[in-house]
Amino acid sequence: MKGERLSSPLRLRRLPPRPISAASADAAANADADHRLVVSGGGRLAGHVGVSGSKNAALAVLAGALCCSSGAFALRGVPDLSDTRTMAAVLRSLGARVEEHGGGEVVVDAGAVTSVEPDSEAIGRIRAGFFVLGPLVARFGEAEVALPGGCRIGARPIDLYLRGLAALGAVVQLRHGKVRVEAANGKGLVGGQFHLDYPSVGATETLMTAASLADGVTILSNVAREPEVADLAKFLVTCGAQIEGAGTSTLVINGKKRLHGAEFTIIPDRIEAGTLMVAAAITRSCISLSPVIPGHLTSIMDKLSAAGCKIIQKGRHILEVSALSSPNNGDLQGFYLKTLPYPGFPTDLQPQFMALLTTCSGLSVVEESVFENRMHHVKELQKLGARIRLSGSSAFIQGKRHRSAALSGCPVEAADLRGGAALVLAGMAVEGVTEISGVSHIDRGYENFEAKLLSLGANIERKVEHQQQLMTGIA
Ligand SMILES: CC(=O)N[C@H]1[C@@H](OP(=O)(O)OP(=O)(O)OC[C@H]2O[C@@H](n3ccc(=O)[nH]c3=O)[C@H](O)[C@@H]2O)O[C@H](CO)[C@@H](O)[C@@H]1O
Ligand SMILES: C=C(OP(=O)(O)O)C(=O)O
Repeated sequence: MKGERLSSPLRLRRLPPRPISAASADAAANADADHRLVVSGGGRLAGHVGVSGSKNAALAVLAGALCCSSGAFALRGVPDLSDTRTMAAVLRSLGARVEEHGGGEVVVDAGAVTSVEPDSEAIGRIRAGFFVLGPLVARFGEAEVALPGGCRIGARPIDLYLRGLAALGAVVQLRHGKVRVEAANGKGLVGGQFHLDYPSVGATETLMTAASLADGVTILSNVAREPEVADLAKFLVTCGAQIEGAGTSTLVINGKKRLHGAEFTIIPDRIEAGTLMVAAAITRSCISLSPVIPGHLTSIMDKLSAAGCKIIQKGRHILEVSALSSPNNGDLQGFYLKTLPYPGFPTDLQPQFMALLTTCSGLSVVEESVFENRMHHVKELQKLGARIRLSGSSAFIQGKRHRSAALSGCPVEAADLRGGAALVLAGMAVEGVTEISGVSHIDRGYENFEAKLLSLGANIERKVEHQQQLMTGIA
């Protein structure tokens, strides 16, 4: 086998998975607890807020770190989220060393990997766990990975991952709910060509890492152009990979025999930044935020500006968002929004923008084109008094004036991560108290969410029911 050998007899796909770490056990316990966010709406926000490192870039880089067979290295800007802790558990279950040093620094040593079969329970909790398939099969010539979890926002198939790996010389089998992939030549993956029918983020990331260790040149076309994909490419190049075309729709990858680890800083989270920008808009406030990469936020700034918000770049990585007064008859105007792959409007901000549109004047239309079932928040926004008509993947929103008496707080339930964030934002805009359950979804992707909103002046508390305890800010 050309692929790196796991030290015999520890070809661990036959060994039981390693136990999940204490940290991830805590995270699991946390997820089981009944956390609620209690938001008292109607107030304004002010001040400056910090943006964490990108969840989706961090998850892809943590998976990509499995390509690196030499020594320990530090990743910076890794947000402390239940998803990143779960990904750390996935890596540990393979034998990698992962140390969370605080302040966003995570030290990874994937040199000691002893298994090609990650813990299935951890894989099933997040979408990005499946991304380890690429590095594992490329490095060891085989891998067996359970089907992934993540937000329930559509069927989320994995056909592109599997067809792409087959184009690199892998044989793929699906059995007992797991995907087993082996290099057909019994050695390792070989360079090849693959056209993605749809520019899938995860499939692009998985195939890019696999191709980085394949024998020869790989050309991937119609790939995802998301900044998180480009960040993963930047990380792999720092580790010795040869990748051209990151950020464009074609990647040309010249595979290397080995990659070495390297220090790397994750980009700021454009989805968290967008969520905080909506927080300013929906409460008709003025806030600033940093660090951001303004170029990643173009479609978001365009929509907020069209609504009547004023956005000023105050420094290279600082934005100020103001909705204190609007040129459009004094209030924000509704608009048409369609989610698309980058550089189009991100699906991960669709629910938050829908919450905003319920407070804007006029009729707005939101078309979700990326995922076929990402409208769970509509029913909950309707409970708050929003007038939304759903037709397939399109929502027609009859806007209301901000602080209209018709929008009022009540208990609502988050069914997924961004839908949950949308309910928090809506709760900040409506009169009265909104109690949001299903908070474990929000904790998957927002670092210190309520602490950040509190620091801006929001009235928000975390209630942990079964501990009979009311906590404010971060738990
Ligand atoms: C961990 C992570 O990075 N998650 C992000 C990633 O998810 P994820 O990588 O899962 O999203 P994809 O880009 O793959 O999905 C987009 C569309 O492609 C389809 N598809 C995907 C793969 C496949 O093999 N076949 C197929 O048909 C999906 O069903 C979906 O309709 O990108 C999404 C789109 O920006 C974001 O919402 C998620 O936050
Ligand atoms: C859909 C999301 O995440 P995941 O792909 O991890 O489910 C998200 O971040 O909004």
